[in-house]
Formats: sequence, structure tokens, C-alpha cells
Amino acid sequence: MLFYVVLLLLGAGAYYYHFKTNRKKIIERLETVVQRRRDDLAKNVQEAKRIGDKLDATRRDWIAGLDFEQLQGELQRGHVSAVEAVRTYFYKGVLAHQKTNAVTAFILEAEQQAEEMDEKAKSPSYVKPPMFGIPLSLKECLKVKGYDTTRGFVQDAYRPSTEDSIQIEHYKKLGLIPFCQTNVPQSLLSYNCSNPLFGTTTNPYDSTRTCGGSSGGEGALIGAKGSLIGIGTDVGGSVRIPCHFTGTAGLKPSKMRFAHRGGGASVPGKPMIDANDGPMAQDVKTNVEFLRNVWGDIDFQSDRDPYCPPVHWNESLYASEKKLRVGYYIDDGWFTPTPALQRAVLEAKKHLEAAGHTVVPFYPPRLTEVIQLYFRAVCLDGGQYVLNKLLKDIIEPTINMQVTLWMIPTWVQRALSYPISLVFPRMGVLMSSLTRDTFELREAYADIEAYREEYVGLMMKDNLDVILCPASIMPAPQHDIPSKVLCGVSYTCLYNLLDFGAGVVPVTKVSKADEEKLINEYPETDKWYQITKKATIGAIGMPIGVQVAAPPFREEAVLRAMREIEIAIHGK
Ligand SMILES: CCCCCCCC/C=C\CCCCCCCC(=O)NCC(=O)O
Repeated sequence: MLFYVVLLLLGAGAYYYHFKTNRKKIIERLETVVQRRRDDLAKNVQEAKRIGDKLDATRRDWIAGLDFEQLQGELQRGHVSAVEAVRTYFYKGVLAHQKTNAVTAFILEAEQQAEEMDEKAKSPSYVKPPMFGIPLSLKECLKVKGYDTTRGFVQDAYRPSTEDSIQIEHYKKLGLIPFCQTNVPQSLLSYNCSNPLFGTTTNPYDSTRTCGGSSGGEGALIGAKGSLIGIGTDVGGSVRIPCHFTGTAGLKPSKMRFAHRGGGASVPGKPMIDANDGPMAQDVKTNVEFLRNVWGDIDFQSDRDPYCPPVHWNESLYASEKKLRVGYYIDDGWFTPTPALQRAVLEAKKHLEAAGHTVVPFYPPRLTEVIQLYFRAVCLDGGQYVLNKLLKDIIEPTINMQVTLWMIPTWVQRALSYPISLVFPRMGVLMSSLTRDTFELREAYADIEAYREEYVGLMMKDNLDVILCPASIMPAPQHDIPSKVLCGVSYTCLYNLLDFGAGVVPVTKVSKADEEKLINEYPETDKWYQITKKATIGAIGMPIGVQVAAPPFREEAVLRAMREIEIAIHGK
């Protein structure tokens, strides 16, 4: 017996030694790649700055002050050229990058693309596309010819895409000019924004806090006014959480509303929770104008990707005179949001009621089950795909919690979940969520289908058009917090599980009264609540958004409610 124990220990020791030596070699090799990539980025930013500085400062400042609609109008009328727009946004993008570290590459060819467009526009027979000359920022994982899509993995640096994805092709056809790529958390499966290749992107309102993720670079860039419109992706809140954290507005459409051919994903092959691309901007109005043009011309994508149905922009749904019936909640029963987030929903409710809409309470059923189903369907292989990739890379310390959990075999997690649930029930839920076998996975898929039916059934029973609810559990926390409170995505991941269209609109900022309420009333019943409370102290002045959601192909109703909230707040 002793012999076998010694043998086992020796075997384990040898394996550990081999693993450690191997990891050391990988890290040493990749560290040189990081250095090279960062040097290249520094040169790239210098070049972007040089291009931005070509434009006379007075002229540049005037163009920089135009919002999306105004810039679009000036470009259409020929009062501003595409080259001027691109140079202005290189300048503004560099400033935003210097503040937040949001950009992973400026797409320097943008200047030439703009010159060619201006040249074409000289011909009297040329009809300008609707978004002629508007600079577009892109989350780093979206495929642009000649540029990397590393998703924060050092091993994927210097492997540029050979083609634009269908979506990027389409945006170019509509006149948009991709001018930069923006930062992400390593693996995309996090709602912060740090990776070993490009470092940490910070919140434009407070650099000690995260801009959110995984489309965090977009949130930071747009929030710091370095871009008017950008594209993110979302499998659990990655468009909506950065919008909420940075005071920007964005929409995650349902899966089928965009072509996915030639696109990228965090974990390919998870059909119930697919990545959705979606726009992000400084306001809802810009998202509407963008989507009106893209979905108005969706045949371009459908023709090239038959899995994308030709569902056109539905103006009659967006501009309908019929008042909406809105279901709302301020607590999903899984994770009570901090006071400012609840107040934001109640304020948005008042705005919608003042506009004549009916707003009634709605209770999303069984969020504990949703959390389990969501994690089961996202990490459908127990996290193996991402873990294998991470173990061949430098691992980002701010996602250590995910990595540690993925390293514990599923059967061990299951065995530990019961005793853990006795002292920390919600952790017990998380630890029993990853799937053990395909039998359980099939069951989870069937349960998701059943939950979708139940949820839309509840909405139909009450004639609800849209749902209004918090965008998250807290305002932007410090960079290491998202990994420690993984299950804080319940407000957003629900609408990925349902495949609803869902968007976030900024409503308010954290006030002193919110902080007092937090200190006096916010629960401290488990570790996650304690972390959330601590992270929210000191967040006075941070932006707070609310979320609006509706079943698939009703994104226009979501945008309508978001826009009405925006108009009520800003008067325009
Ligand atoms: C013991 C249980 C282990 C559970 C381990 C969970 C690991 C974390 C997995 C998923 C994290 C979910 C957070 C999602 C944040 C938003 C991600 C997102 O939307 N990404 C966009 C994209 O992938 O395109």
C-alpha cells in the first residue's frame, strides 16, 4: 500500500514539475511577443497621432464637436470630407487611448480609404452611402483584414485575419470607415477589461475602476468621446455592461439579426448562448440611425450568409403611436443590485409613464435555475476549451477566479457544492452548475427551451411589449472585482439565455443618498454581497444605466423605449 502511495506522490510530483517547467518556457517565449506587440502599438499610436495632427486644429476641434447626426449631415452635404472625419477621430481616439488604454490598433489604412471615398464623391453621378465617411471603432475580436483578433491571448498575436467578416464588409459598403480596434479581457469571458498582451483598459470616469467587458475598450473609447459609434459582442452582457459602466448606450440584438459568417467568438460551438454583435454609441439616437441603415439593407448580409434571415428594420414598430406595456423589476431574486441601480429603473419607469406608457411589475421566474443553465450552456465542455488555451498563454491575473474554477474537475466541484452551499448557498449553486456529461447537457438545453416558452408566455399573458430592469448589480467596480463576483451577470445573461434583444441607456449617476442607502441597507449576507458593497463605496458620480429587453425580432420596440427614456432625460 505504502509503495503505491509513494508511487502516486512521485508521479504527481513529476507531473507538477513538468507542468511548471513547461509553463515557464511558454511564458518566457510569450513575454518577448508582448514586448514586441506593445512596441508596435506605441509606434502605431504615434502614426495615428501624426495623421490626426495633419488637420488644422481649429477645423479639427469644430468637427470633433459634432455629434453623429451632425457629422453625418456635414459629410453628406460635402461640408466635411471623409479624410477630415478620419483625421479628427484619429486625434480624438489617441486622446481617449492615452486616458484609458482602450485601443489595440489604429487601422491606418482608414486614411487611404477615406481619400478614395472623397475622390469617388467628386463625380456628380456618385451617390453617397448613408453613413459616408463616419469613423467606426471595432472590438478587437471582430475580423478585419490584416489585423489580429487575439481576444487577449498572446499566442494569437501576429496572426492577422485574411478577410473582413461579412458585417465589416457591410459597414464599409454603407460608408463607415473602421479606424481602430479596441481592447478586451483575455478570453472575452469576463466583464472587466484586462489582458497580458495589451494591459488594462480603465474607466474614463475613474481609472481605478473598470470600463467593463468584454467590449470594454469600446465602452472606454466611446465614453471618453474617442469614437461616435462602435461594435461590440455580447454572450453574457459584454455590450450592455460596458455601456452601463461608462455612461454609453448600446444594443445586443437577438442572434439571427446579424450574419455570423466570418465572425469570431469567445468559445465556438455553444449553440444556445451564441455571441451577438451589437452597436455602442454615446446615445440611443446614434444606435437607432446606425441600425436603421444596417437592417434597412440587411439583404447584403442575408445574401452572403443564408443563416441570417432578411429581417428588415421595422420602422412601424419603432415609430408606432400605440403606447407600450412595460413589465419592470428592480430585483431579480438572485442578486439585489446596489441602490443607484434600483433608483435608475424607478426613474426610467416614471419617464415612460409620463410619456403615456403603462408600466407594471414583472417577476422573472427562477433566476437561480437560470444562472445554472447559463453557466452550463456557456461552459458546455466544463470550460476545457478556454482552459486549454489559457494554459498555453500568460494568464491574466484579474481572471484568476474563472481559471481556478475551470481547473477543478467537475465531479469535485459537484462533490464540494453541497457542503459549500450550507455556508454560502449561492456559491453552491455556481459549483453545481457545470455539466458532467452529455445527458445533463441535453437536459440543460431542453430546460432552456422550456424556460424561453415560459418567459414569453408570461409576457404574452400580460400583453407586455418590453421589460425594464437593472443593467447590472453595481456601478463600475475596481478591475479585479468582476472575476470575484462572476454571478453578477444575472441581469444581462438572462437575455442571452432567452436570446432577446436587449439594450442599455444611461439614466443617472450614483448620488450621495445612494451611498448612504448602500451603507445602511445593502445586504451583507454572503461574500459576494460584501464584495459588491465594498466595491460600490466611493462610486459617487459613476454612470448608471437601465436595461430594456424584448423577444427576438422586436429590437425596434426596445430602441423605442430606450429612446423615449433618453428624450425624457435630455429633452432631445
Ligand atoms: C464552479 C463553476 C465554474 C463556473 C466558471 C464560470 C467561468 C466564467 C464563465 C463565464 C463568465 C460569464 C461572464 C460573462 C461576462 C460577459 C461575457 C461576454 O458577453 N462576452 C462576449 C463574447 O464572448 O463575445
